[in-house]
Amino acid sequence: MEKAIIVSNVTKKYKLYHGTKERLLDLITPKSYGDDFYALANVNFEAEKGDIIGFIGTNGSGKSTLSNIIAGIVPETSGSVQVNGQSALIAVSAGLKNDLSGRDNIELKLLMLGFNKKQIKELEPEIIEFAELEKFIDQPVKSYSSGMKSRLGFAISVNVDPDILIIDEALSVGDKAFAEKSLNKMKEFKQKGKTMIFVSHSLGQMKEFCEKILWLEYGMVKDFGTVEEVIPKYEEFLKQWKKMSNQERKEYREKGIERQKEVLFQKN
Ligand SMILES: Nc1ncnc2c1ncn2[C@@H]1O[C@H](COP(=O)(O)OP(=O)(O)OP(=O)(O)O)[C@@H](O)[C@H]1O
Repeated sequence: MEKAIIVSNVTKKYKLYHGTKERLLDLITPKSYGDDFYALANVNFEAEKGDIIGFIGTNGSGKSTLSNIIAGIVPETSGSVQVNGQSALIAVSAGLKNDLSGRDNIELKLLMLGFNKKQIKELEPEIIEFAELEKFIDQPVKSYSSGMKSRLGFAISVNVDPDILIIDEALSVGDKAFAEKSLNKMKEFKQKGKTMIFVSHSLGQMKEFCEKILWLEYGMVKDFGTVEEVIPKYEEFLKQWKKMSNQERKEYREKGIERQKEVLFQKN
């Protein structure tokens, strides 16, 4: 099988500062200020060409960070990501420039993807039509609702016909009719054998659409397998999590962070 994505030992570290002073001191002095925070810790995972993989996990588990790294929007701190093909990320407002109009954003994104002027002029009407932005297309994106931004992002990304499509919560905003139209477009991509990554909190959408699931927890891979294998385990976990008291949740979190430290320590 041909590999579409190979993520090897990927770690993403953010610095958390207590205020601007600490941030500045960290920049201008040799001493290190602020706390290290690991959004991803030594993540390994591979997607075959044509795989449709859902990323699941509770809030802050690292789903968006990983999808942004695969899409090339955010750099990894260490490890490597190999992507065979052109990827496009659809997230609410991902990569959109707020001060530019919808039309200028389309042109900019296409230019950055290497399309020429003629190709851009050809694609533009299709994108505008798909986005259903009509008279708003020449207004600055900062005046758009989150649904409008998401529609624009989705319309650009699906119309550039990427080899790898990464969809981050794009279907959770906007109206039902648009979500349905988008899902149909994704099914079309599925039939064409494209590789897709789907980030969503909706397990219903995951079950309907994905074949494999990557479950992230505290920035680590908790499980990776077929939908049938992983979703029931995750549903069971959510049931337990809901039953936990605040103290139990705190202990669970502390154990998770402890595990994360072990994983990072093993690596280094
Ligand atoms: N730029 C940043 N600076 C500092 N911390 C960040 C940054 N971006 C993300 N994080 C942190 O990294 C962790 C993982 O975030 P991420 O958005 O990847 O999670 P997620 O699983 O997509 O969450 P959600 O389901 O809530 O969207 C979170 O704790 C988040 O606060």
